Amino acid sequence: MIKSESVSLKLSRFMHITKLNKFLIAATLSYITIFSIISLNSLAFLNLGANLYGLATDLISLVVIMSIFFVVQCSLLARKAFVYVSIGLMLWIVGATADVLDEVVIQPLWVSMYIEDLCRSSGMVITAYGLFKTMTFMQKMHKRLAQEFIIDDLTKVYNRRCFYEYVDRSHDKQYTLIVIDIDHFKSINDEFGHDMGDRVLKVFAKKVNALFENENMFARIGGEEFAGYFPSSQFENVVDVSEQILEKVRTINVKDDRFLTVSIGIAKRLNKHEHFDTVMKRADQALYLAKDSGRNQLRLAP
Ligand SMILES: Nc1nc2c(ncn2[C@@H]2O[C@H](COP(=O)(O)OP(=O)(O)OP(=O)(O)O)[C@@H](O)[C@H]2O)c(=O)[nH]1
Repeated sequence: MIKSESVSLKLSRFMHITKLNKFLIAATLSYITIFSIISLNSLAFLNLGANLYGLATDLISLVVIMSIFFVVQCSLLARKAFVYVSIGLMLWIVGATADVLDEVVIQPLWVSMYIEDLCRSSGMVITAYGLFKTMTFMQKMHKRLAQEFIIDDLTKVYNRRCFYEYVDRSHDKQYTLIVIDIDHFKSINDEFGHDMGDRVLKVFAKKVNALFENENMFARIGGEEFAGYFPSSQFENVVDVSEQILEKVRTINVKDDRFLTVSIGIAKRLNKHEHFDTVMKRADQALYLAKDSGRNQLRLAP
């Protein structure tokens, strides 16, 4: 398959494109050749010396449009955009070919009206519409990729990358981090299957995410590990929210009266020099304390 990350006029690209693209390029070149031969053989010649300037500029236009057409055939465009741009450029090339030849031979009026003017103008409009479609498609793709870059695929909450960047860029000197880990999640997978495990993760993330508001942030940072960020203005709130998380999670029924529980570690940044990784490590240590103390509880890092 042809690489789409660069735009190039290299003729070697022709070897790697689809049959349809090859056919369209060949058909367009054949049209230019056949139309030129017929015109040059059947129509009366003009004084070439007087039209040299017009011939040169029209030829340059034709070569430029043909090159753009070649690049389009070698690129991966969205289907609709490709169809409109290809048809538009082909019509434009038909008009531009007649434009070149009317500097060399005396064309009948219908050729200059229908082939030259009409094809060129409609070709320009259709190409412009195709470009508009291309831009719309690119904007949609950009939005989708930007979302995928920061959102976790399964749970639809923020992902690890987004969380780390958000906290690392925080100007808050004394934020608090919490790390939440689902208890005995492996046994949920083992007893009820991986799909059930996924469903539990989704329900859990949705319920807990609803408890995070304003500048607080909730994210999935690992398989069954989640984290929360609270700015210093929310510090009073952290233990409260963490207790609400414990409560809410206990209402999630995995199956057959088996309810979910989590353990939570909480760490407040000690001073503005403490690095994010260190705060995270302390929250992790508090989490292990909660696990060691029997799970289904929270622990504060010293
Ligand atoms: N269904 C599902 N399982 C996952 C996913 N990511 C990780 N896991 C599983 O999560 C389990 C985590 O297991 P452990 O790290 O042993 O932890 P645990 O069983 O929760 O035990 P404790 O944390 O000690 O309470 C592993 O079995 C992983 O396969 C996921 O996206 N979907």
